[in-house]
Amino acid sequence: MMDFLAESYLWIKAFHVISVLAWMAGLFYLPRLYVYHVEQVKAGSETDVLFQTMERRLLKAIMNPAMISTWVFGILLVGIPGIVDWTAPWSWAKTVAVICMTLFHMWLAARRKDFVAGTNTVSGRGYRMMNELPTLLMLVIVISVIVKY
Ligand code: HEM
Repeated sequence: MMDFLAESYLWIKAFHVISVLAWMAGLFYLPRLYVYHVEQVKAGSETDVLFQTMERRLLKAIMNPAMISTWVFGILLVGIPGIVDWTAPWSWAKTVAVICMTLFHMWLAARRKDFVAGTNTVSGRGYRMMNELPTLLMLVIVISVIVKY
């Protein structure tokens, strides 16, 4: 099993990065949709229903599967001997940032349910600010895995 994983290292890494791209696209776009949803859309209108549909499909059809496959391929990479040096700070920086990214995903999923229930309390400005978080986390993660300080 270990031999198979080690031989497939580059393939696993390729699918890890492909999954990351799909996940990140959603993490950048969903809070943008929320900004327009809060600022431009009247609750109960046809546009409200349209936004809810776009948000549900983005989360369920793209972001959830992409997050799961990022984790699955990432954990497979961690399982290959010699790939992650747990004595180096970069591996811990990436781990913490990836956990924060996952919590951010869950926070967005919970806010989607608020829109469906008509109980959203976060302002457009709040969503704009939260929109910066995945960018900051991405900087930490990519610099960690590439520079490996
Ligand atoms: C979700 C949990 C994740 C785990 C367990 C994980 C784990 C890993 C591991 C072990 C590697 C191999 C490092 C190496 O080959 O030296 C890797 C590569 C990589 N990861 Fe992740 N990762 C995760 C999420 C992410 C996220 C969210 C991003 C980007 C925002 C990301 C970006 C990358 C990149 C760009 C590489 C390739 C680095 C290179 O080839 O030099 N990963 N990941």
